[in-house]
Amino acid sequence: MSTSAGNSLRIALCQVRVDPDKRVALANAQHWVERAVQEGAKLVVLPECFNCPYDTSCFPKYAEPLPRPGTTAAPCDTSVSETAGVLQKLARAHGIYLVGGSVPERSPDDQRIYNTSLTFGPGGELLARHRKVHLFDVDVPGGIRFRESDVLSAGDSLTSFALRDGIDSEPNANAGLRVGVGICYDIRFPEMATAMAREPHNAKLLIYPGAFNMTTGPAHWELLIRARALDNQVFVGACSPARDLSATYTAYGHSMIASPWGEVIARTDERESLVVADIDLNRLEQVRNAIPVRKQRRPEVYNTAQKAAENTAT
Ligand SMILES: NC(=O)CC(=O)C(=O)O
Repeated sequence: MSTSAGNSLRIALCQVRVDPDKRVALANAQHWVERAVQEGAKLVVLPECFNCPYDTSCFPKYAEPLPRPGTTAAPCDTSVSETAGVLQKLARAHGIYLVGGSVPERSPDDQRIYNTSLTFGPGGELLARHRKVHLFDVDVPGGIRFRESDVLSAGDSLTSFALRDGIDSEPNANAGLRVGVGICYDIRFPEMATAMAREPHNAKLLIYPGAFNMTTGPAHWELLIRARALDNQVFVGACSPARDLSATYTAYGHSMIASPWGEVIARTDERESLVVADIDLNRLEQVRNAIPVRKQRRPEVYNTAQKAAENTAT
């Protein structure tokens, strides 16, 4: 099965159940990544907090020191980070790009805890590390109250990586395709997605491991995914854990992939499952040519500080 042929790339979101036993959760993630590989996926995604319950009381207990990009052409030290070792082995064994959801990270530098996503490439190289930039601190009356900042620190940079040539020794038609990574609440910040979709990142696919809940999921999950895809004319894939009614935080599920036209091209329900789609970059170019908003922007009008100064002067 040709899966990175022409201008198309097969991606899979693994909507896995998160077991409170980290070893079981890792083994389950492995099982679903292998199923995605059997479906021909070249870029595979896990959800937010796939090795740990999404619960602030668990983050310090589950946190691991994680490697930094540029430091792990060599095998990850599994005695330091079991999770990084599992992700790296999977990416290398199957020659895939693996966006390893997110996991609690304890920084060896300052002992702070972050909500962090690691991406490994087909050779097992660590391509990217994204620390959740916007922490999920909300209080919706009658709905959900959550304060990540009670235990987590926020990241302070954007993250993207580029696909390389030579997956499975086939020439990779998508070499150079840039993929931006955000985590869950990050999707609510349109400026962040737009920054990833513009130079110098120029990402054409945005991936969000995420875990919306039973209040915000039905209200906003699909809307945000489609909006970020449409307003930036990019593909967006958002990968949730499967719903688990016995967990302290109930994830909404409904992982999905939206196209640059703003339509959902693949989705699932709340159960443990895979979402697979072929990302067609010709389609992206068609949409951008048909409705060229990226070229028609008028930032000089939107610059409110400058405008206010001009209006005050006249
Ligand atoms: N869990 C999150 O980070 C975000 C979320 O659930 C929401 O924005 O809603």
